[in-house]
Amino acid sequence: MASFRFHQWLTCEIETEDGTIGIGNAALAPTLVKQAIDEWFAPLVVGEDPFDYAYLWEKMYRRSHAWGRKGVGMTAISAVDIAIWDLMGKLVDKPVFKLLGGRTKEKIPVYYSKLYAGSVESMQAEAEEAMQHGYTGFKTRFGFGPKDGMAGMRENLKRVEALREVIGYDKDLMLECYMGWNLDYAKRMLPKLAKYEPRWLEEPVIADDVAGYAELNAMGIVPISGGEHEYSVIGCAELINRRAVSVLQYDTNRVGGITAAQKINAIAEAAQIPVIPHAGQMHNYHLTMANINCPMSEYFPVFDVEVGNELFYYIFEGDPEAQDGFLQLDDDKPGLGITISDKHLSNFEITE
Ligand SMILES: O=C(O)C(=O)C[C@@H](O)CO
Ligand SMILES: [Mg+2]
Repeated sequence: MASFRFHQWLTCEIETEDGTIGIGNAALAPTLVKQAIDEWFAPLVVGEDPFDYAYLWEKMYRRSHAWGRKGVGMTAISAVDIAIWDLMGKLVDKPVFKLLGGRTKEKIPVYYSKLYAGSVESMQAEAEEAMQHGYTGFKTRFGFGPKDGMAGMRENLKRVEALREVIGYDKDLMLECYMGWNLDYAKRMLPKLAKYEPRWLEEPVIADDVAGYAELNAMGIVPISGGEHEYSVIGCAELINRRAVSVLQYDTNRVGGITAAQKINAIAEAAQIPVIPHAGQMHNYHLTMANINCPMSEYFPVFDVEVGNELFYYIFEGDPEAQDGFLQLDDDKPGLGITISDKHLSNFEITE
């Protein structure tokens, strides 16, 4: 996998005759997704009733099925569907989570998600700093994989051990591979990682290797998580039914929007597989709030733009900041509760 960067974002607006505007978004391949929406999906939904959202989802899904079931097509459907749900919330003056299942948590527990691979000292310092903010879960990224051989394995293990030295063993430590390993390497690493009691090992293999996921998860050494690069209800149902993951992590702005995510939540709950959506962003927080089977949220701390996960904070206003390891949603903010910010517009090259 090349280096990980998200430095573009798509926003999608749907306006009703009375001037109410619903806002959707997508982070994957924004320029391609924009073209798909402008040329293919917008004409399918303009003039329709947003409250017919299940029909509209199926219409977009079936009219693009030949090319859009995964990747750019489903990401475009996700952005449009999120805008529809934001719109519906605004039209009935309710937050989206109140349309899904309501408040299942007094506040949402979050895990700190950054700790990109760097020097042992820098990662320990970052973890120390994060600890001061009350987080009880921490996700780190591996920096070494199959091409780095045994020496790379040692470097990976050294950093996991160093983080455990800082956070101890009473807090969750999640390990992120971002599809950078393969089945052979992951099978060799799992027994070496076990003693550090990871909460999960994330995306150890490429998204298409569902058999590999299932084999690693069946080893029962470390819970395997994934799903942020899976698309549609049926795509996620396969991960669930094949027990390919112990934690499902779809991203609502990829998997098919809120309409698809809520159906997936029901299937995951029936299988008793927890759902912890990828990305600390509003479209995911509402699903976590509304579902008992979503125990916590990922949280990208607010930082200067580096990798791009944090870009959301510079595009939108309204995303809650974590306090002492929790975040809160507002019962009185209709829709998703975010607006497009004009604070940083000059830093962006806008394509309408
Ligand atoms: O946050 C995650 O789970 C991601 O996969 C995105 C990126 O941070 C790479 O780790
Ligand atoms: Mg991930």
